Amino acid sequence: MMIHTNNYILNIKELWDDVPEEYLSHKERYENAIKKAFIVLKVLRQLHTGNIQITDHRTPTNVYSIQDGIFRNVNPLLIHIGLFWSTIAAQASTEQQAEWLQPDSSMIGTYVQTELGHGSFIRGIETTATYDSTTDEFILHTPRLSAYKWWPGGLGNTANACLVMAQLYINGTCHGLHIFLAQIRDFDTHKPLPGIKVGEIGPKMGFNTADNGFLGFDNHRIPRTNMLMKNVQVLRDGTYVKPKHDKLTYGSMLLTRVTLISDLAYQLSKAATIAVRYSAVRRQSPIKSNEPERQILDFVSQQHKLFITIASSHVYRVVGLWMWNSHKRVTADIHEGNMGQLPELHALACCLKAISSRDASALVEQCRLACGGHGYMMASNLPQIYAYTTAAVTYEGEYTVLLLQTARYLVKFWRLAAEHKPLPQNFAYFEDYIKKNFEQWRNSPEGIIEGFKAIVAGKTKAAYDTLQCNLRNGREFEEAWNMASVQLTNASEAYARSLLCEVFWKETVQLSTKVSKSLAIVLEQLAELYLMYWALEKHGDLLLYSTISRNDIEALQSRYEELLALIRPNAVGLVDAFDIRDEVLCSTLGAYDGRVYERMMEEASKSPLNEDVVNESFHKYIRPVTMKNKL
Ligand SMILES: CCCCCCCCCC/C=C\CCC/C=C/C(=O)SCCNC(=O)CCNC(=O)[C@H](O)C(C)(C)COP(=O)(O)OP(=O)(O)OC[C@H]1O[C@@H](n2cnc3c(N)ncnc32)[C@H](O)[C@@H]1OP(=O)(O)O
Ligand SMILES: Cc1cc2nc3c(=O)[nH]c(=O)nc-3n(C[C@H](O)[C@H](O)[C@H](O)COP(=O)(O)OP(=O)(O)OC[C@H]3O[C@@H](n4cnc5c(N)ncnc54)[C@H](O)[C@@H]3O)c2cc1C
Repeated sequence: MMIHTNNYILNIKELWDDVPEEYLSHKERYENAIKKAFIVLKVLRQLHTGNIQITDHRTPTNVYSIQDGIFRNVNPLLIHIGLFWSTIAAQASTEQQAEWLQPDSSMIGTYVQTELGHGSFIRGIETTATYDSTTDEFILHTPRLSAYKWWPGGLGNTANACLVMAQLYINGTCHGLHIFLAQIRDFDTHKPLPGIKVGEIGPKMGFNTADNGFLGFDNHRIPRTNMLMKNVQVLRDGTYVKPKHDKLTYGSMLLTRVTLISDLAYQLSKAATIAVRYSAVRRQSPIKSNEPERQILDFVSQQHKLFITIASSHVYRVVGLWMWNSHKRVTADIHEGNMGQLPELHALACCLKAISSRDASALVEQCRLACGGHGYMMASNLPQIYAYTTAAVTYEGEYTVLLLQTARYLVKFWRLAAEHKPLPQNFAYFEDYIKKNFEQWRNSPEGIIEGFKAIVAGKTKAAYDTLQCNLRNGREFEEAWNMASVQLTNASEAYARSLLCEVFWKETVQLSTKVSKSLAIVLEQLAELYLMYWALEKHGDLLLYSTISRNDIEALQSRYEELLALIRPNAVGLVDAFDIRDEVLCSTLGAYDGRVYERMMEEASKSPLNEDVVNESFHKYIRPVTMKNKL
């Protein structure tokens, strides 16, 4: 059968709710979501096997983005599709993949790493996998309460299998963290297998359809061949064959951090679409007292809140793709046995994941606030987008912890620079900074990029000097590092911002040569706006570390305000160009037709509190108090 994926999925009635999901109980929400998740999975399987074929492009992306509308929250199979399959594909041997990656597999899986006691510091994970050479099995065990797995999406009720991160023990020697495939529920009855204690962790700020779960093992046995063995092996006699790089086991986190950047770009484009369209419909107060009320989008302060969101969505789209391509390149190298580029990719993924999630959640919240009171309605969909986005600051590597990973990388290069050793080209500016080869400030995108590099150098130097000072004062390295950690994270954040500015500007300039002149102008305005916005936000740092002057900052401010005015006529067009369907946006404020007030009233009429003219609570609780003395 030939289908157009959008139309096909939009026409599956069971996927679309009559009652908004906010009115459902925790349990009903999950049951509703799981019903839809399996309809979507069936479509994905049919696409995979070729039973249905598509007439439109970008199918997985289409299905992925339509999901936002279908679930309004999260697909409970997100981790099954996004992490379970991809980890097997990346880390299982060819034979294991042939056995486990069947499109009609009975396995519904999840990725089980975090424990009650340990999330960030994964070396502290306490679940053990002990090899028993007499039976050729691993024994999975949860030694104490803090070792219970806690958080994995889909673990609570949906999954019947999982990839478990556990400490591998062979003959009493611990070989560190490894990944094991474990069945946890019977495929037919779905009852937990003997030795498995599994359940759901309860309501959260968002992600409430994802049945995040807990899991404990009581000496649960799995075959030896269930350890993921592409990069590392345990042989029948218990011989341990080391991986080529001991962090290959962490590969799924690296990949998810990379894909998240693009996902966050998409969340930003949804928030921007809602807030900009609403701001074009909403009128509030005249600008001059004798004029009619103006669209709130005409207030320059409103443009300041919203246009940076549009620009940031483009930034993360561009940088997400750039990182995706880097990941592909580095993975191909690793395949050939060359691990040389892995540390750089890890350092970039850490700081970009941290900053993209932090920016995205701050900007989504800014969009919500920019919609005034109506942005606080669930029907605006902005609270849900915020709850979804802010979770990304924590999961898949907590913000500060990831920035500190990138700081390790920066400090290594600063040390080389300080010792006058050769540096790679992309860190040559460290040497310039040490030699005080400062460029004369230029009020241009290129000048701002240079200025941001000076901030990275200056902040890395400050952190490094503090670290050295702590060491000289007799602190051990880890303690000295901890004492310098505020400055280290600042350096890392600055590094991420300089990368974002440089990659976005360069890619935009390149893209501009391939599109129409009028489009190129708008794209460059957006890119310039992004750079100016952050130069102004960070003008204190620029004053500290670059050659910028007060006059330059005033000139930047004027240019920034000019850009807001230039972008204003295209603002609605720019968000329309994100091309997000109403069914996906799920927002009374952001629909394409601009019927904001009508839609708000239609949505309010769905409230169960409006079902009866007089709610029975009146008779039960209100009347006995208010009418008591009047009878
Ligand atoms: C159609 C489908 C489309 C799908 C689209 C998908 C969109 C995505 C949407 C997803 C939405 C929701 C998903 C939610 C799912 C959430 C899942 C999770 O949260 S899973 C759990 C994640 N947990 C973490 O991220 C834990 C964070 N902690 C760590 O990563 C580590 O502990 C770390 C890095 C902080 C430190 O590790 P460790 O202590 O073991 O390291 P050491 O100190 O010993 O050594 C550090 C050394 O190793 C290098 N290193 C660390 N990690 C890596 C890596 N991954 N790769 C390469 N190198 C690594 C590090 O640089 C150090 O090197 P050195 O030279 O010594 O400096
Ligand atoms: C919605 C959601 C979905 C999730 N899904 C999954 C999943 O599918 N599978 C899974 O395995 N896990 C999952 N997780 C767990 C997630 O990966 C962890 O919560 C995350 O890695 C952070 O770890 P933590 O909770 O232990 O925080 P902690 O590490 O305890 O952090 C608490 C605070 O301590 C600080 N801190 C910790 N260590 C350091 C340090 N070394 N230096 C400085 N500061 C530090 C942090 O900055 C933070 O401020 C999910 C979490 C959420 C919220």
